[in-house]
Amino acid sequence: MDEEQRAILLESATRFPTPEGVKLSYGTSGFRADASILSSTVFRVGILAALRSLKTQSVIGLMITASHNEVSDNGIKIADPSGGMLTQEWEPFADTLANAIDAQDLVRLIVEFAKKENIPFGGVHSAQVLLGRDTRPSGESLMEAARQGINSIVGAVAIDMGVLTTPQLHWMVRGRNKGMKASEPDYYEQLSNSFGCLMDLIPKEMAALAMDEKLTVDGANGVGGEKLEELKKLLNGLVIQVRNDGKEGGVLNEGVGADYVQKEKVVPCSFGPNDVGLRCASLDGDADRLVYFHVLSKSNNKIDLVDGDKILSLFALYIKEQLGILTKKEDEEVNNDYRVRLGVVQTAYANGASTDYLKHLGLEVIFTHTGVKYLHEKAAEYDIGIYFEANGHGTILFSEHFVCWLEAKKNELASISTDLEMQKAALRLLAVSNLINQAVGDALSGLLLVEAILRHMGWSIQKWSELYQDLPSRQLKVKVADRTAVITANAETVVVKPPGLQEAINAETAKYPQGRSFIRPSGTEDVIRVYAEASTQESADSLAKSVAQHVDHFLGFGSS
Ligand SMILES: CC(=O)N[C@H]1[C@@H](OP(=O)(O)O)O[C@H](CO)[C@@H](O)[C@@H]1O
Ligand SMILES: [Mg+2]
Repeated sequence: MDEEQRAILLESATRFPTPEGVKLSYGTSGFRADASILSSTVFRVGILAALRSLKTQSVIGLMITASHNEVSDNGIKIADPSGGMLTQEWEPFADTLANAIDAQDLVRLIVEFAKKENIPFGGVHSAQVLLGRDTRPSGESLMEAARQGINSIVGAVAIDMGVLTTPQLHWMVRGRNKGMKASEPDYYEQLSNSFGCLMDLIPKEMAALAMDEKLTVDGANGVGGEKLEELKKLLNGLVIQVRNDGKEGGVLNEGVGADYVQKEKVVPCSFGPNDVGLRCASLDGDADRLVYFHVLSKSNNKIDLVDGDKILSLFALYIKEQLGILTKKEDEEVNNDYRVRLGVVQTAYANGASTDYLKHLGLEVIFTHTGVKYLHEKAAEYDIGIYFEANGHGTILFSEHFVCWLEAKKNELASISTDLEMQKAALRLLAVSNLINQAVGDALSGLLLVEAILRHMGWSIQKWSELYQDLPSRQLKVKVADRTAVITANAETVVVKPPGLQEAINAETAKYPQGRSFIRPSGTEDVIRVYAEASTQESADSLAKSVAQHVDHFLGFGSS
């Protein structure tokens, strides 16, 4: 690093001192904390993003959001050149940078890291970082901190894309690196066009059914609502009403949004008894999660939740059906020697009934650690990899090889085969690969795919919900002295440390029919999460409670 670069870094870093006594870590989904203590972290992540761009010689993304957290929080995460999450190899360095004690320490760490990673300084190569933020009031000043971080690396350019959903930013990073058109209008155009394709390919008998065209969406008082207002103008055959769009004074994520709806299983604000029977969906604060629901009765606020597991099941069913048509053996004219690898990825939080359902469909179901970075990585190993967390974050990945095969197949079918059904199946799968965000889980593209598939199947939300019945479940959080004391194995389903705790969980679980319970330290909050499932809600509640008591006994503040 030359003297000029060093001087710029030292000078700018001095403007962003770290707050006293704060230690942050790049968790399941970047850094998150109360917004008031984040500017130095965001500034430093700006530097890191510029370094990542120099290293990869590609466009990198930086998103300022704290997703479903309360409005006073904020956060920051990096999108890698593929549009996916920052490579896990760089996470420890992100932690080290964020926690450097002062400007000198910071510069020393950067020099060390750049040497190890062979990162060229001095403006020989240029770096480009796309910046996006959600609607949080703290976003604007944090954006400025990120910009200053990026600009303190010579040759790095920050491009402010303004207010975006998280998946829009990831989509843009992926698109730019592939040399595609990747502006916000391009995003809306691609989604609405591929949705239009799928709608045009709906079987005639289904298209003739009188289906409810209206979808009512809870925008979590965040960015998703306003972006959906844009998108819906371009859609035919679907009428979207957005509530909780943040314009009527509602607070971001307060009593609204996908996280609230999924965890509490009650209607969000501004939904109620008059909505019985309506098909409703809920986005989270940065629109990368999606759940559906319908209001059950006029007399209370309970809902029937259609969560990420059921969205996954709907997608899996549809994809499997289309693949079945496309690769059926009867058509002699068409060469069918390619075995398409379809994989479904879940975490331990997936409802057991969903896993049973998917396995009964004959699908390969794989489990990974919690956090989309793990699910995404696994799904990318397949020709088509479908992943979802129960909370509604997920997407469908199509390998490049498979998309090429599909294109070729479509052309082959158009020229030699008279089988219209096979042609349509190829066209549908191609449309899905264009509709569903290939970079990261995206509530807006997921919502359009759900809508198209429901129409294809001729299903109401009630019919969809009846695919299988969720096992009753309960999630609890336990505050402990040190959550890192818990070490797990087998995709987080077994506690290895502290010794004895897993045996205690096993003994509790054995008391309940269809009982299942596990614990793990959260990567986004300072808690241990407890999950329990059993044949009745009372049993699930009671199992969760007794496991939480064991956690408290082994790890609580009294135990250290
Ligand atoms: C049980 C649960 O919902 N955990 C969430 C939550 O992670 P934790 O590590 O459990 O705090 O936030 C992550 C980021 O949004 C999300 O990927 C994950 O699924
Ligand atoms: Mg989110």
